Amino acid sequence: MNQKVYVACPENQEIHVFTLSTQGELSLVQIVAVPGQVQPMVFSKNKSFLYVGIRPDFQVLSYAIAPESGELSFAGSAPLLGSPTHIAIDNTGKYFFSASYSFNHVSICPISQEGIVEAPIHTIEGICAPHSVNPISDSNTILIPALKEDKIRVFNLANGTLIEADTAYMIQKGAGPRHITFHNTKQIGYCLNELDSTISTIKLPDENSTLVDILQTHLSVPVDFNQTYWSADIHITPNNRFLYCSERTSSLLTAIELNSEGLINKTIGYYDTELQPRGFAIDTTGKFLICAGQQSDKLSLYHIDQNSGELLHRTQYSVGKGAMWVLIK
Ligand SMILES: O=C1O[C@H](COP(=O)(O)O)[C@@H](O)[C@H](O)[C@H]1O
Repeated sequence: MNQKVYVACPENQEIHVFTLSTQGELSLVQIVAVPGQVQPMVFSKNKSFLYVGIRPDFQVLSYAIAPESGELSFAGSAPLLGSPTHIAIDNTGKYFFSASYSFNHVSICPISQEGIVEAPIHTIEGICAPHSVNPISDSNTILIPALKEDKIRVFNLANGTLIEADTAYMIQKGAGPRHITFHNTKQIGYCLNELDSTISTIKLPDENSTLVDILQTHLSVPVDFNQTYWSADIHITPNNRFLYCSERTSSLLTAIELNSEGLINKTIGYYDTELQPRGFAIDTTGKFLICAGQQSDKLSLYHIDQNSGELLHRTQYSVGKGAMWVLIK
């Protein structure tokens, strides 16, 4: 069956919905007018809802996803206490999180039995520039990169609130930890650091050990990079072989090879992409990568070479203004 692709376009307050064929072709199926600048998006656990954060009237909107067409229909809204920078749901699918970079907090909202996100029940204050919320699979542990603290703070979800652990990942000074992607079978994560464009490979805490450790630090841009580092997004392929990340000043995507232990082996290559690639996504088969240009108002679709991990540019598509978040299901 065709996959569905959702692209948030804040400047014209739209979500563009596409189908993605098995051959890697996008077809526009719907443009949804949103009552605000739509930024972060996340699926519900069973992927029957799309949740989106909007501003300047800070809210989370819940959209039901039509099973066949993937079209969205508005299902509910709830207020948020600050600008939603990144949103996530917990492993049970019962709680929704919103990290607010500018308001230095993370809010926790219940999700109703009908699948609608409700108003916050707790807000964890005093996290300096939290850039994302990252629940570890099969665990109550949640990692929150605090960009201006150069730390990844570790929390445990208990009774709908977040309790901070004793440990945190200390990232090198000035790195600016931002987004994390997780290995799908090993207790390893990869944190992209916005302000020095490195990736920190991190050991995740598990039932055997609460220890947090940084295993590797890898520069994700060329060594002779002489611009301002402004990294944005990072994703892993479903087969755990390749990692991709984006840098906005140079409008670059980087492909990285992982070894069988989940450690970074080498950089495969750098690829010019859409202007200011703030968000991209890899499809569920691991064959395609779709990158949004925040300044180009276009999407670029790449085929991922299954042997080498190289990106082969296939097609460019027009999309709404300020395109910055891409989700595929
Ligand atoms: O990517 C970035 O994100 C932060 C916070 O984003 P916002 O969408 O919540 O405002 C932003 O302030 C920063 O300049 C930018 O690099």
